[in-house]
Amino acid sequence: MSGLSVQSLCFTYGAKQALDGVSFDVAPGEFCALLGPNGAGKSTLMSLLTRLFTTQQGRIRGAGHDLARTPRKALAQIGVVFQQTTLDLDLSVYRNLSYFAALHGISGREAHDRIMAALERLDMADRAHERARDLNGGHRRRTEIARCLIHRPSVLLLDEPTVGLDAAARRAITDHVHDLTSTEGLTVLWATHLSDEVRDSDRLIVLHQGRILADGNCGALRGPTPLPDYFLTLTGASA
Ligand SMILES: Nc1ncnc2c1ncn2[C@@H]1O[C@H](COP(=O)(O)OP(=O)(O)OP(=O)(O)O)[C@@H](O)[C@H]1O
Repeated sequence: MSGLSVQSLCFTYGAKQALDGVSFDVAPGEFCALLGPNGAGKSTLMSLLTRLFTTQQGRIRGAGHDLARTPRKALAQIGVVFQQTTLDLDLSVYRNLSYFAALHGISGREAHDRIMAALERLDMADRAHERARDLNGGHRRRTEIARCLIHRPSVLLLDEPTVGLDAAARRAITDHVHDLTSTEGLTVLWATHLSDEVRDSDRLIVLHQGRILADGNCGALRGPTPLPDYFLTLTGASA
């Protein structure tokens, strides 16, 4: 299938088991929130999905391509926003995106058109020539999301993309990314430890201590229980 497919993924750091038999599929156009407390294994999973780490056990397919067997094809279909910002703060928004476009072999008019379309998509076109250092945290994040659209991936991976942002910026970014699933059909895996970023209509996967504790429609899973309470009860944490 296209979208994202993870089968029986296990990963250890020495004796520490960070992921223990993780399996799930995200359908094309689906927004899937991967909700887990600190240490759940979210970043480890993201590192495997982006091939920063090599899979020890299990299988990953991105847009139908096996990440271990055909990594270039799989990675060409994947856009990533890492937890830590990876913008060059001394370059303008536009230059950050054009550098990324060049890395993907996209140049000239084609690069310009894609950059402006991506910036417009994130309501960032009027800031194209501002220096990244001069942007607030929310606008830096939007720039990174625009950048990961340049090579036209079908799957977006976002690892706690709202860390350190205020409530309004977090809302703007979650709205933008939800919009990308409904209007562009992008498949999204959104890792977070913040339950208020998850909507009832989202697919929800709860990860804890390297294992999936729940997987399904968020509203159906939580029922009448507020999501923070459902999440805390499931993970055995105290408020
Ligand atoms: N390099 C490492 N060496 C040893 N253990 C590690 C290493 N990196 C992560 N771990 C452990 O693996 C487990 C999963 O960590 P991971 O960073 O993937 O969780 P996370 O859900 O992303 O947490 P956070 O929300 O704090 O970023 C944790 O118990 C963590 O302590």
